[in-house]
Amino acid sequence: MASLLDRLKVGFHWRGDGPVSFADVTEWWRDPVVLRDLPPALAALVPGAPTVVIGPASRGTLLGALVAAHLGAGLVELRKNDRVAEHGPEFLTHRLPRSYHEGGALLSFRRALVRPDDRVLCVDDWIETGAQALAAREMVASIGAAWLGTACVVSDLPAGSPVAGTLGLRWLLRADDL
Ligand SMILES: O=P(O)(O)OC[C@H]1O[C@H](OP(=O)(O)OP(=O)(O)O)[C@H](O)[C@@H]1O
Repeated sequence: MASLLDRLKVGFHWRGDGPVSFADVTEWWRDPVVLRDLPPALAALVPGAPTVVIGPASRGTLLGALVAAHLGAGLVELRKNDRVAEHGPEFLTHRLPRSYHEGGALLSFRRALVRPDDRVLCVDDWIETGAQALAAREMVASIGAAWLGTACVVSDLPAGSPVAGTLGLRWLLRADDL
């Protein structure tokens, strides 16, 4: 695990030339050891036996697919601004306001992909406000499926935020470690 955490730190970069910093995690996927070791490390964070992993687009979907394959579970893409979702009653949607991440987003998945007897694990690379994962949790709850928790690589939530408890959030690193 120490070696994985070290590699995550080495492959991480803050970007931006002003007062705002942006997280650049693209180098993680370029490291075959991270790609191999990250899925089992994330899967081990949250107890339970997921039948479905839900991953917010795009990096949550990328990582979620790796975790789902490791667990032998299915993957549900939590799509972002998928136009068909606005035109099909079979899609469950949740709109994040324009103030969210400088533009908002329409989150969606096809309702039938999560069943009431599913046990759902949410996977993402980074949790900042928790808004996307909270939306996923609400959407999953509306179907009646069980929410096992959220596994992320980096938590950027303020210490003591109640959102962590609501999400059942577990992480490998805090943003302050980077
Ligand atoms: O906790 P939150 O405030 O909801 O923010 C975290 C989300 O934001 C980032 O995704 P983004 O929408 O930037 O898309 P990306 O995965 O394509 O980078 C990140 O990957 C999480 O999904």
